Amino acid sequence: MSSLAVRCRDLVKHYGSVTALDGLHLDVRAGECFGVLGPNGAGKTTTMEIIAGLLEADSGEVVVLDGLWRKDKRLRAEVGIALQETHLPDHLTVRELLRLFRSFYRQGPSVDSLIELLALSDRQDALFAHLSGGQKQRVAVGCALVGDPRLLLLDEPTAGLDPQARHRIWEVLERLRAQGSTVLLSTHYIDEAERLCDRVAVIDHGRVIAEGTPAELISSLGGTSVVEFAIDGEHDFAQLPGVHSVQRLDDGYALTVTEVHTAVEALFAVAASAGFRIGRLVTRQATLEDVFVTLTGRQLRD
Ligand SMILES: Nc1ncnc2c1ncn2[C@@H]1O[C@H](COP(=O)(O)OP(=O)(O)OP(=O)(O)O)[C@@H](O)[C@H]1O
Repeated sequence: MSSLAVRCRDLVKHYGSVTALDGLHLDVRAGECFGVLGPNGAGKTTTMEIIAGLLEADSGEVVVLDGLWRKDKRLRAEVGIALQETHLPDHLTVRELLRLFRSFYRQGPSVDSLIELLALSDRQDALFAHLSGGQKQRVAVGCALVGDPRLLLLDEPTAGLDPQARHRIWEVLERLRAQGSTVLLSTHYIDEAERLCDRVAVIDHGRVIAEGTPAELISSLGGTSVVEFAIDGEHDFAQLPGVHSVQRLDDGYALTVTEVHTAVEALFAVAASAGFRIGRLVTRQATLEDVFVTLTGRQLRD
């Protein structure tokens, strides 16, 4: 097997007049957790469904685990898939569901070990209908793992979940990552991509606009800190020492800077000489959100 688990080239997909994918390239290496990060409508689900073999691209090439979907049906047993919404029989318990799905495969983890991995021991005898959204999503991930897949595809695995439920899913994914599993997940959560993914492709309007490790993407901003402040009116802050980029906010600006103290000192000096007042001021670490805003001029999350 090559070191690539997924290779997509020039994927194009239209839905009527809507261009969902516009020449998308993606390389997922074996053993990594790769994130497709983008805002609503960027083309994440379309990408995942094409890679999962559930949807056909208008043009372009997809190679999964060295095979071509249409030519090698055996590949389907080697890929575990959990899409955004999983409809499972409501009247089966967690254990029964996992046992049923596990019975479709010759090899794979035991139901007990899956229940343990998913941290569902105390809910194993509960009906699927009686689970919380986060517990249902963990069962869906478990059903994707029953055949011990060489590639796990997860489309927005924590969309719509509360923070605690998201963290439970993250714990499962961190354990899979530690085992060296190959995971491709889509998300519109910055913190999810930063925390879980070895590498990330930032997509917008059906194209990859940046790719790299979260640290590489953030350092591509030039500075790794952000100074945000409120002021009245417009001013030019691009020339302040150590400022790499300037974002306009509703009530002020966000400056990406190398050294917070140098930038803040210079900012107050400019304010004093130009006679404007600085309101709310916060400093923070730069995130993938800043990368997205710098590249597109828009927020990742509307
Ligand atoms: N079945 C469909 N028919 C028509 N348009 C579609 C269909 N599925 C997706 N689209 C459109 O294609 C574009 C990409 O959609 P897609 O669902 O792939 O994006 P996404 O990044 O997964 O968004 P979200 O985060 O909201 O799920 C969007 O403009 C969407 O409205």
